[in-house]
Amino acid sequence: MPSPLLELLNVSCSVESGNVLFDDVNVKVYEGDILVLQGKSGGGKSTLLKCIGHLIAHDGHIVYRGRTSLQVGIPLYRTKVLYVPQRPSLLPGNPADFLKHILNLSIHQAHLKETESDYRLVHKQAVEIAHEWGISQELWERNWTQLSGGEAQRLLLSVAVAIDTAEVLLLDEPTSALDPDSSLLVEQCLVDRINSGQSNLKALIWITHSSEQGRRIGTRFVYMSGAGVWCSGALVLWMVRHPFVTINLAISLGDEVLSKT
Ligand SMILES: Nc1ncnc2c1ncn2[C@@H]1O[C@H](COP(=O)(O)OP(=O)(O)OP(=O)(O)O)[C@@H](O)[C@H]1O
Repeated sequence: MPSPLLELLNVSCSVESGNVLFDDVNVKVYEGDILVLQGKSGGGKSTLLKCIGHLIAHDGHIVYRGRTSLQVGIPLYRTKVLYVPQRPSLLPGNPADFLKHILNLSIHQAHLKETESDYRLVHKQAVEIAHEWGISQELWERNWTQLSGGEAQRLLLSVAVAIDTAEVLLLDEPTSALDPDSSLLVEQCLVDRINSGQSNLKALIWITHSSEQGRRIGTRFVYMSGAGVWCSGALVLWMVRHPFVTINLAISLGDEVLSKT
């Protein structure tokens, strides 16, 4: 059995009121996995994704290639396990500025050889990826506030894919603002990148409210009900209040759990 690329060990998170959102989450993600994260609104999916991205405080450990995120170093870890928000609603400027800003961060500078030519290469790749998804070049110079939700979503995702630092992308409803055809284009491109071996990308953790999309792309599944977390595939299972009931249910129902969401 290969070693997991990413492993969550007893990850727990509480909100400010002290309420436990999820407790003792244990999940393994292997190269080639597309882990689909589903469940009711408010069930804690985005919060779990942000914990995995080391963007909010949590208990437990996240192990990336055998080392905890703290051992890897959080800035470097965040480039390897990269959170992509649903929408870039608060970003200033335009997508081209944003890409330049990302590449100017010291964590990226350390890996770039010739800053200007690397910027041009990454920019070219981002433009090509976004173009495949139906985004014309002039939109790169348009202010984020003047882009549609679906345009902004594809531009942000194309930046995350083009910088190609991440082995795991954490995708928070990445196609929620897209029409079905555009959504399929994005899905296919990401699945191809995982399978082709031509980029650094090795796995995705993908939140979706669409059962159809989940079935199309998923290799493993996690369902967050708000009262606990059910997994299928060869994943470890747990629940906040009734661990044994949940394990038995999940083993007997497997992926059927997902078809009822
Ligand atoms: N900083 C916070 N302080 C207090 N409560 C919070 C905080 N962040 C999230 N919550 C609450 O935690 C719960 C889980 O939120 P989260 O965004 O993770 O859910 P979700 O499953 O992603 O929902 P959706 O499917 O609607 O996007 C919600 O009830 C939310 O209101």
